[in-house]
Amino acid sequence: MTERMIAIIGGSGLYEIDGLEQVEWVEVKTPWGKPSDAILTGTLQGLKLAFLPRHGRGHVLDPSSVPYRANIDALKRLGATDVISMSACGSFREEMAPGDFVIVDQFIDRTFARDKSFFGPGCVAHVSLAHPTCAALADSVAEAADKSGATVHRGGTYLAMEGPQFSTLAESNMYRDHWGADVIGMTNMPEAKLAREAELCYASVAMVTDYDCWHPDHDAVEVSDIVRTLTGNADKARRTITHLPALLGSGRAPCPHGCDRALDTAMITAPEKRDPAVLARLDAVAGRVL
Ligand SMILES: CSC[C@H]1O[C@H](OP(=O)(O)O)[C@H](O)[C@@H]1O
Ligand SMILES: Nc1ncnc2[nH]cnc12
Repeated sequence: MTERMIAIIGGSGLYEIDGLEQVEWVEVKTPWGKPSDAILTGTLQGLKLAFLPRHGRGHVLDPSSVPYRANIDALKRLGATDVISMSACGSFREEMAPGDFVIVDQFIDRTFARDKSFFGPGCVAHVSLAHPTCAALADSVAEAADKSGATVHRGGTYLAMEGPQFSTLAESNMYRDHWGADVIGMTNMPEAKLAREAELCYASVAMVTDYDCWHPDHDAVEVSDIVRTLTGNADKARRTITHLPALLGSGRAPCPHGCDRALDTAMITAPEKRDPAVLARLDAVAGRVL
């Protein structure tokens, strides 16, 4: 058993959490630049926890400017073993209503203006993303969300768009009718990809704020509507977090799905051809296999 540390990445409306003991905001330096903000660390009922506001406190970063690599590196560097994203999203399904939580298990990545990998020239790796979230972590998160009083949908496909503008009606209809997406947001990619490369278990709670623009009985989404729903969602998110220690425990066995060993079969650059400068940047993320 190793010690577990849960990292929560808080999205729109979730900029801090309470109830932690031994609290400290920590500035973490990474080879990928500065994370979105300082990271709140502490313990919750004996479980080590870190919290990072994805857009920074006060929501200063747009989805394309979030330093995804620095964020994941910083969390890994602090000792995180599991990452839980809590994000606002639009819904493509009548039954996934504003206020509901969707425990995402698949993604369609339509983002194009972001750095998507820690690897590249000098050290190439290809991890599997067939199952981009950790089913074991997601089970516990779903149970915690259920206990928070939220209506929880287990499983769903999250369409990650570049933004910052919301979708056109044609895009919304295409994602919903032809691509099989259930919810839409702007941030879970490349975050989930990077978490896998960093061998971190990743689960995502997509908290529905709106019906995007496809729904004939609802107006097209506006930020003011989202913000109204966000407050209630953030309260349920905070309650969800308080149920995690009892469900997850402070010790951690190897991940049954292999998230913590994702790089075992991924490295392809011959050891003698690896660039030492590139390897130095990978110390936290891939130090286990380098
Ligand atoms: C404030 S609406 C659009 C914004 O909200 C979501 O952010 P996050 O995923 O960090 O909660 C969505 O992805 C957009 O970035
Ligand atoms: N409809 C929507 N599209 C993209 N991101 C969102 N975040 C919240 N609602 C959204």
